Amino acid sequence: MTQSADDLLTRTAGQLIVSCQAYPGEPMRTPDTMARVAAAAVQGGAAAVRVQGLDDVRATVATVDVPVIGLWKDGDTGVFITPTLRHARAVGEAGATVVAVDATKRPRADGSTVRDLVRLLHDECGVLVMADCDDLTSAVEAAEAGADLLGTTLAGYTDARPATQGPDLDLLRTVARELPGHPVVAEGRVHTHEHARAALDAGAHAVCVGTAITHPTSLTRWFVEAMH
Ligand SMILES: CC(=O)N[C@H](C=O)[C@@H](O)[C@H](O)[C@H](O)COP(=O)(O)O
Repeated sequence: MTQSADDLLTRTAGQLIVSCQAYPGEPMRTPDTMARVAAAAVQGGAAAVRVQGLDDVRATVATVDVPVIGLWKDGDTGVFITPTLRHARAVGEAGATVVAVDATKRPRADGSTVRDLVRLLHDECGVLVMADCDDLTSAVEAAEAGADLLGTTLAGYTDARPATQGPDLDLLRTVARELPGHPVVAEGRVHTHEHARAALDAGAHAVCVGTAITHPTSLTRWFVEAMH
């Protein structure tokens, strides 16, 4: 789905985005399964979905009628969310409406910058960009580069900030205050209804929930641990 930034922002303002991801070796890690999970989330009211991997992006785009935020995780250390221009182009070509990229200031394997990624995705692929940030500095850089959505996705997953219990509300508040006009999605550790509400109150444009909706292994483990 090709979409203007204005359309995307109108559709997602104050809404829930659901991240549908299964990890290597997990039973639900098939594109068809993730597309069905995404469709179930849309039935429940998700305004957009976020999916990982080229096959999952293709399968989900063919299944749901809401914007698909696509990413390609390559590895699990350092910069691994859509880490290079090659990865970004491939996610765009797979049909994502928005491509999510690591927007931290850590060096990328191909030497590209967030500005290079945004330019490629906007000018060559004609898709929108979500910048997965880890602190205010990376959010400022991504906003200046022209990212359409900022996300707190990587806050607590790099050296920039400690991991909070629940979403990083301080970072959300700071980004919303310092970068008015640059919508920021609360993503990462939104585990309860209260977290989602607090994120909106802190200035989030939208809230993205993954694990607490779409990852049954973690949900089961949370119950099991609470019982022991
Ligand atoms: C740090 C990282 O790799 N985050 C990933 C980004 O796509 C996903 O593994 C998360 O599930 C997603 O951000 C949603 O967050 P949560 O599952 O906490 O609701």
